[in-house]
Amino acid sequence: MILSLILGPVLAYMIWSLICLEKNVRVARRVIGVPVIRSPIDGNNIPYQVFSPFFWMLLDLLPIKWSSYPDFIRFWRGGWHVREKADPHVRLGPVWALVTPACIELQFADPDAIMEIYARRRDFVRPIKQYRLLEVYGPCISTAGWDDWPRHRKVLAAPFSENIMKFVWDESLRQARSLRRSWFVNAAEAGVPSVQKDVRALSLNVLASTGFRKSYDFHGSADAKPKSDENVEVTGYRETLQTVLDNCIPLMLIPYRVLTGPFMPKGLAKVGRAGAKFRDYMVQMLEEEKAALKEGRPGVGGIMTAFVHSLIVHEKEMAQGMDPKAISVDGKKGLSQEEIFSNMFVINFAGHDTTANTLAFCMLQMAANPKVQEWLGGEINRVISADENEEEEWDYKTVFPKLKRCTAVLYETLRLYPAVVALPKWTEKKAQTLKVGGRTLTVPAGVYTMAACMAIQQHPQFWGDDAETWRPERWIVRNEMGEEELYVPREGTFFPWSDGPQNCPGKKFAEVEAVAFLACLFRKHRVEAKKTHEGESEEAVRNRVLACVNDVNMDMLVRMNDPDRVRVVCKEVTV
Ligand code: HEM
Repeated sequence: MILSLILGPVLAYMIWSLICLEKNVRVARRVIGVPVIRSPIDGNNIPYQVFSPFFWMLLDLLPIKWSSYPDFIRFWRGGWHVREKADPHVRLGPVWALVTPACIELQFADPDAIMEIYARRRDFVRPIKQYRLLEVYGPCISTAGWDDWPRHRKVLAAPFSENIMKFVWDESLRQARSLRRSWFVNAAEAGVPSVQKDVRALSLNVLASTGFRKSYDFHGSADAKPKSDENVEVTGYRETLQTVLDNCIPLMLIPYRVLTGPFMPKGLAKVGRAGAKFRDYMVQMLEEEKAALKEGRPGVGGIMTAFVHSLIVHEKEMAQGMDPKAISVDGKKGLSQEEIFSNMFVINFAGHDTTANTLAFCMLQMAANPKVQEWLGGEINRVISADENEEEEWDYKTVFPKLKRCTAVLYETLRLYPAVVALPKWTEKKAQTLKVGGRTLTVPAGVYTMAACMAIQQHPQFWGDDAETWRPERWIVRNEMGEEELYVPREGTFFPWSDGPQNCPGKKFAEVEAVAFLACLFRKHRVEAKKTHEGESEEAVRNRVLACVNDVNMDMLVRMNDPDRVRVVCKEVTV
């Protein structure tokens, strides 16, 4: 009796899911007219998200090659983009549909269609319900509807102008110099315990300093530090932010106020307290900045100043009796305190691990490719003269634009390992037509249109037969005067920072930071992977590093499963 009470609804749910799945398949085939891959369960289904890791763990134990599973298993598993890369498009063409019982997702690897989706921003809109998790502290830029989004974007993008790039450059060099010292001196024998942790520390310090004028010295995984105790409460701004970002998934799923409530396991309660503490810090920073501006003092600058200006506008709007829920189409321009806090979280979330993971991928690829290090070192030493030994002397305006090979290394890394595998938009309430190749597709309302970033960036049609190989030299071409220039790929074939108006405002920030980091590290130093045993051949070491850097998953962002299984050693060279 109890069994049938449980099994009955489960069976009914399964039959209902199958009916919905087949209904969606019919729409994809007959209305849109594209090839279909079925996935029996929608990836956003919560019970699926809880139980699926165990299921996949069991499946991984079987001695069966992943590529030999049928499509409906392969594409059912989250993170399939990083495993399949361009293959589904090579097999099925520039557009195909991943169909689940809950939705139809059109996957595009057609440059013109992708650019059209980005350009027609009112027809193909950001599916904000998928971004609601980011509302840890309230409404933010990522969850603002199209009409209201410019109000957030105006405030957020302004401080990322060219004016702060010198600051990003100088701070990145300062941090990179300490990282280099840590790797070269303290990790000389045993190797760097965690490249990933170190580049995360560097990226967080640059962000905290540039964005929020909170300056910290670099502390690497090889540097001596006080014994940490899991039970010790985090208190400083940096540690609090680090705890918040390290635990952003529980914080996104469970409000921090609930996490700090009674009966919570110790670990989660600590995360909740960090969430609350980070809000206190934001209140304090905002109050201090407000006071400074009111007293006619200059304020700290950076994004805090922009936020305070927007808060002052908001307070005036409220004093005029404006509806706090009104959106910018009704004339509202300021940001409320909650919106500011939420956007501060988003900037930290969007700007930290994206950059840090990219640098980690970069480092391991460099360790596997000593010739690229020489090639890079050649450029750095040509651009920076032999007597400019102090990084403080490296002028952003004259040096940064000349470091084309450093930029090439960054672009090539983002080509193979973009932080976000596919950028979602959807038709929401209205059907749209869209040209793909020689055809015009009718895309019904409520259908997702994914710009398949990872697929098109590794598609042999656009990147050649070695599309899956990390080869930064592909980004360098020569102009008529024989000078090196950056290759400009066809529009819609390279967009790790997304494209169109809702692209990443931190693009230049990330470029300046990465180039400064590479220039500082590879001017007089080289990295190599530490051998696991005396007789390990160079080829075996290289294969081990490549296996590590290509063992990737999609856990909010693209990242390596276990980057610390390779230890890197940093050596000085004579140039
Ligand atoms: C290599 C580094 C980075 C990569 C690959 C990257 C990538 C992206 C992508 C793909 C988006 C669009 C997301 C979407 O539409 O779903 C985005 C948005 C965003 N990024 Fe970045 N990002 C990087 C660094 C940064 C940095 C350093 C900052 C700030 C300091 C930043 C701030 C933002 C913000 C605020 C948004 C939301 C923009 C909006 O909704 O209008 N990003 N980023």
